[in-house]
Amino acid sequence: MSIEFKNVSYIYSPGSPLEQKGLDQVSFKIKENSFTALIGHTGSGKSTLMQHFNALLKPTEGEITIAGYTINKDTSNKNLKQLRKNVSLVFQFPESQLFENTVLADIAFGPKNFGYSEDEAKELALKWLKKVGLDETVAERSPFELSGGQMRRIAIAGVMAYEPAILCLDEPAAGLDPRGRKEMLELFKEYQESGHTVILVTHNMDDVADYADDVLVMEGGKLIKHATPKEVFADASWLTAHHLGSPTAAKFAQKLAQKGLQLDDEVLTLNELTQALKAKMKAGEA
Ligand SMILES: Nc1ncnc2c1ncn2[C@@H]1O[C@H](COP(=O)(O)OP(=O)(O)OP(=O)(O)O)[C@@H](O)[C@H]1O
Repeated sequence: MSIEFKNVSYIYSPGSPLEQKGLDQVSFKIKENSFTALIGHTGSGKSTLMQHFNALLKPTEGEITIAGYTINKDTSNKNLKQLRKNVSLVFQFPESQLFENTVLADIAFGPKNFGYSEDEAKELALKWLKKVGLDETVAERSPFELSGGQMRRIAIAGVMAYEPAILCLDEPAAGLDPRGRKEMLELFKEYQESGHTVILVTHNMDDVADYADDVLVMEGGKLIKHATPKEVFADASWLTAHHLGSPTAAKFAQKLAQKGLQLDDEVLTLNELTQALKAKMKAGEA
């Protein structure tokens, strides 16, 4: 399922003293099955954009085509259930939304809500409990007895259990330790590779380099770049001008270049950095 925005603008509280532009003439197309990173400063419009993916917000102007729906300012709130099943949004700290008495019931809630039978929902809940790296032994426990990291996994399992075609996540790994962060991102990568579209709002440029194949860069409600990670990170002066960072490996390669060791390829990930350094060493240049 591809996603297309055509000249989408969104204004908060129009006509009031609190009027504020959230999105400004945003146009792009995301291909089905992509892993798209959505980056930009605080207040650049990422959350506002994300909330348009399943019509939680509707454009003040312009039009969105997504999952067989066309959404514009006149779209009714009725009949959006199929859209919400196909396009799921996971907001920051989703564990704050847990509410059932047991872990299994919490994960099964989403599938049941979207029409799966009790047994199917339970089966899906067990499957996704394991997929997010938790043991079956926690299934009958209260989610509130578990650690913050485990609660996060349960909340995310609850969304992935009904297997939305498009999964949008706002900083899903915020506050997790490096291992938890990696496991979580690997889970989303695997989800994309099994035929889904993933959209990740992140401030972490290493995650963009490691996992995304497509990047949307927001600034002041406008889309200022839509390109591959390689293209986005290629122009260090453009990044600096827009107060955006680079991945750690790219920063390291820049430091090496300042010290006179110019790597042959533009490196973005640790793996690419290792390969480029090995090539230099083989050539006797490092
Ligand atoms: N509910 C709201 N009412 C009024 N203005 C809002 C509201 N939510 C966001 N805005 C404004 O819209 C603009 C875009 O905000 P948005 O939250 O989409 O940015 P963001 O890139 O997601 O930021 P962050 O990284 O902090 O989550 C900002 O100027 C913000 O102040």
